[in-house]
Amino acid sequence: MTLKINGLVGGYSQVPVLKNISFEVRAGQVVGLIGLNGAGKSTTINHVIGLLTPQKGSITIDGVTLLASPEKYKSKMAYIPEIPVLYQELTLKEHIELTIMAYGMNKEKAWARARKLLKTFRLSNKLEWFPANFSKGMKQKVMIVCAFLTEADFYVIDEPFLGLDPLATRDLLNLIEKERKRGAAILMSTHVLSTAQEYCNYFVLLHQGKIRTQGTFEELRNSYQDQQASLTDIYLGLTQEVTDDE
Ligand SMILES: Nc1ncnc2c1ncn2[C@@H]1O[C@H](COP(=O)(O)OP(=O)(O)OP(=O)(O)O)[C@@H](O)[C@H]1O
Repeated sequence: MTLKINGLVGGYSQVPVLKNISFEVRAGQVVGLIGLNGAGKSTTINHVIGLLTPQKGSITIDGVTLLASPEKYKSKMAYIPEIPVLYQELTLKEHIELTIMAYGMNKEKAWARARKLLKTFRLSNKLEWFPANFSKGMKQKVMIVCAFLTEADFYVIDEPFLGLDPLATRDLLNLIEKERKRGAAILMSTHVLSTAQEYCNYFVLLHQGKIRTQGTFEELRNSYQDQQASLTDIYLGLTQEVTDDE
């Protein structure tokens, strides 16, 4: 699976938020989308999942655009939004059943996988409950269970750590690593740079709708000319340079 974003100009109105964004996410890669508040991370993700249409440039998954083949484009993808989206009138069990139906999965295999995920995220005894009334972290866990249930080729994860307790954060990171090793591609936006440094193997640093730099951690360190620098140091240094130039 390869996501290719090429020369993307886009946003919510005629005035673009994203200005000529190009990067790729390949099988076996966790790509960290990093940037300050308002840098354009969620806007990029909204374009990737098809909520927004490019004004210029293209987004393809294995060579296919959303417009050319919506089913092919979307069937490869599982998305975890920053703010959990749950159905008021459905129980946790029904959310899982809906996901199984939507992705056309084998029920037995999918439920076996769901049970494991529910156990990992300590939700096994909540199947008959209504997630709309769960705490923020528990709602986030439901989104994680439903997304990872699908064994997607491509995961899009928007700021997943907000509201998760340390146990759930660890379990999610283990899951991401396991899926990456299985060959999935993962695009993840986050402000938790220490975690990103450890778990992502490629970084796209966004600033004011533009890509400030991209590469592996080693490549970022080399171009920053500081072998001891952390991702936070590099990011703050680069955004500071841009702000100073203005
Ligand atoms: N629905 C919207 N309509 C119009 N403009 C929007 C909308 N959502 C975001 N924007 C604008 O797009 C720009 C980028 O916002 P975006 O949400 O992509 O940032 P972000 O990097 O995800 O920030 P954060 O870290 O705060 O989540 C901001 O200037 C924001 O005001």
